[in-house]
Amino acid sequence: MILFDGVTKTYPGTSRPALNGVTLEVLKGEFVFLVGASGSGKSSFLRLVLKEDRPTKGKIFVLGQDLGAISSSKVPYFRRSLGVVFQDFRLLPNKTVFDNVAFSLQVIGKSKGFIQEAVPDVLKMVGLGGKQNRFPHELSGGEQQRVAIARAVVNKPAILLADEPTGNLDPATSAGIMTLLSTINANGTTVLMATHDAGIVDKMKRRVIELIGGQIVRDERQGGYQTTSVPIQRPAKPEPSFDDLAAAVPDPMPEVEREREPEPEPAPVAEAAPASVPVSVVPTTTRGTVIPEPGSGPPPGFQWPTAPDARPER
Ligand SMILES: Nc1ncnc2c1ncn2[C@@H]1O[C@H](COP(=O)(O)OP(=O)(O)OP(=O)(O)O)[C@@H](O)[C@H]1O
Repeated sequence: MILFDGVTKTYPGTSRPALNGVTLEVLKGEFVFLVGASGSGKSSFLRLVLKEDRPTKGKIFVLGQDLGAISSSKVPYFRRSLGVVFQDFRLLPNKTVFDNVAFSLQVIGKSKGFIQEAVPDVLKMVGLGGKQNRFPHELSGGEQQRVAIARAVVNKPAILLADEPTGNLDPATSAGIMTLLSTINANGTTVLMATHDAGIVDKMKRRVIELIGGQIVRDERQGGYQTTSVPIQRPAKPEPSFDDLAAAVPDPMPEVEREREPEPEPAPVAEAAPASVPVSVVPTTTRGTVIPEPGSGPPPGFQWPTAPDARPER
């Protein structure tokens, strides 16, 4: 459905790429969260899917089409298969709710009859059945986002791209928007959503792709928001159980001798996981502690922490 093959995007006048060697595939019907700190490349990724920008290196395929092979005159037609929602709604302030949604059908040449049927249907679906004659300023933020979603999906796109769609909304309103996006996804639309909202990501338990500095550092099924990148570099020290402690000291020693025990060698700090590490196979706890898969051995770059003095000094 969406395929990035070794994609790098470096903006003119910048030396550091916004996206760096990104390879990934999003399958039909998936709901994918794109997470990462500000500037990590999420919006750049979405812009590339939309063909608003072109990659500096690598290839992008969307709905089976090589975006590099689509001429500029065919781009509007290509975008009919995509819906887009933004944090700031981007409604036309002088048009009613109905007209905002209808406009997106008018520009692609849909008939009046089609519009008269489709718009009320989609407004009902997003929960705005009775508000089609209101103007955007007469709506709450959550309602404005529902209009924006209605506009994005009225033409039944195969893919919905959402760039921080809950960024301006309170938690309860955000939850309503996420329910709506889940319904749209359940009806067959693939959803790709960039977000900073940890609560939503943790609750939804969908695929999570995490970017750091333009590179994918995590691709996890049913993931949480919590980053694994720091634990991969410096895993948290597991809490020893009473039995572990007892087993580590088979013969109780006198207090004096125990104090003279040599300090264990400090463990070398593991390198950051290279971009090619299939971090999707590194499961994490909700606190981000990396746990190797049972029987699979530790992932590349993983170091079991051994030295108490590997902890940061206070
Ligand atoms: N048009 C542009 N020209 C130059 N640099 C850009 C441009 N757009 C983005 N960048 C740079 O590319 C990097 C990635 O930006 P991007 O907007 O993709 O990040 P993001 O993860 O979406 O951030 P946020 O969460 O704040 O929206 C940043 O360093 C940013 O400054």
